[in-house]
Amino acid sequence: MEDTGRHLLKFKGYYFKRVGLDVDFLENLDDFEIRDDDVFIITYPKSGTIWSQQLLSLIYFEEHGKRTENLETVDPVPFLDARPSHLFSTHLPHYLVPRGLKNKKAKVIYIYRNPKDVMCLYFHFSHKWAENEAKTTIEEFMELFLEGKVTGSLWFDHIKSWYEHRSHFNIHFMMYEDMKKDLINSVLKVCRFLGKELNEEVLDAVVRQATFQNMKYDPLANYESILNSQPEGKRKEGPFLRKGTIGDWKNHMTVEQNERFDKIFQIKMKDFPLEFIWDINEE
Ligand SMILES: Nc1ncnc2c1ncn2[C@@H]1O[C@H](COP(=O)(O)O)[C@@H](OP(=O)(O)O)[C@H]1O
Ligand SMILES: CCc1ccc(OS(=O)(=O)O)cc1
Repeated sequence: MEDTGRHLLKFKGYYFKRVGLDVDFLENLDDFEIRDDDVFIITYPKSGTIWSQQLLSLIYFEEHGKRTENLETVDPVPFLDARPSHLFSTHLPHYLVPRGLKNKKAKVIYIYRNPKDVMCLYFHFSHKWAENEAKTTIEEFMELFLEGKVTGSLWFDHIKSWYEHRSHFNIHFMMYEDMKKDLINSVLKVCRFLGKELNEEVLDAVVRQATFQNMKYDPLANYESILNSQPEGKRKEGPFLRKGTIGDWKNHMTVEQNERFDKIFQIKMKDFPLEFIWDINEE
């Protein structure tokens, strides 16, 4: 366990956020019992975690849509910790997840998003939540991001190693931008993967309740209580869900930063077969 400053801890080569980290739990994670009906959402931070948690909750629990209980969106699909249910989400790299996931019966859904948007919204989030490494400028944050000195470590390693080890898992890859462009189709694909059949009415309700407009104004989908509980002065105003668009990086990165990013991307992602959507107008 390497101490890497105020907000991060490095464990087995991977950066975790320090706050709330249970090192004993991590030490024993490999043995965590996996059941056949378990479903894991895997994301690199800022790639659509809360959105997929919302979708999974709506697909599995009708009550979540009705909001008869005052549950936060993350509650039915909690970050991997204890076992309250069979749905989990985590940012872990493939080599740290419980080995039972390799039984290929439990299901893994990997959500990814173009890394320029990930980087820019990570920068914004770092100012919204005080437990992050925050930097004043995108330029400075880009250094951290490209060195992988953030929770989640290096984006390139995360997606590449999950993809390269896909044959070890029962895994479905889903792109944030595809969800944005055609949510119904993405939900249908996920349901097929999960072996869930939703009738038309339920499908419509799931999609309606997972839209950005619906979630943005829902305090329970915005970590409002956590964000509001931060000490005065630490909090940048605004909901957790910010813009939810594709290509916002163009409003943040300079031409030089973009060129530098592209060069690194081309080297790191050479021969990587998954495509990315960088702009809302791309097909
Ligand atoms: N229903 C939805 N539709 C589109 N984007 C959504 C969404 N729910 C969450 N997101 C976006 O996912 C990002 C957060 O990712 P994560 O949950 O992995 O931290 C935020 O991006 P923005 O900052 O671009 O708004 C948030 O708006
Ligand atoms: C504000 C609460 C919150 C939500 C998600 C977090 O994790 S991560 O940035 O996705 O790693 C941290 C804090």
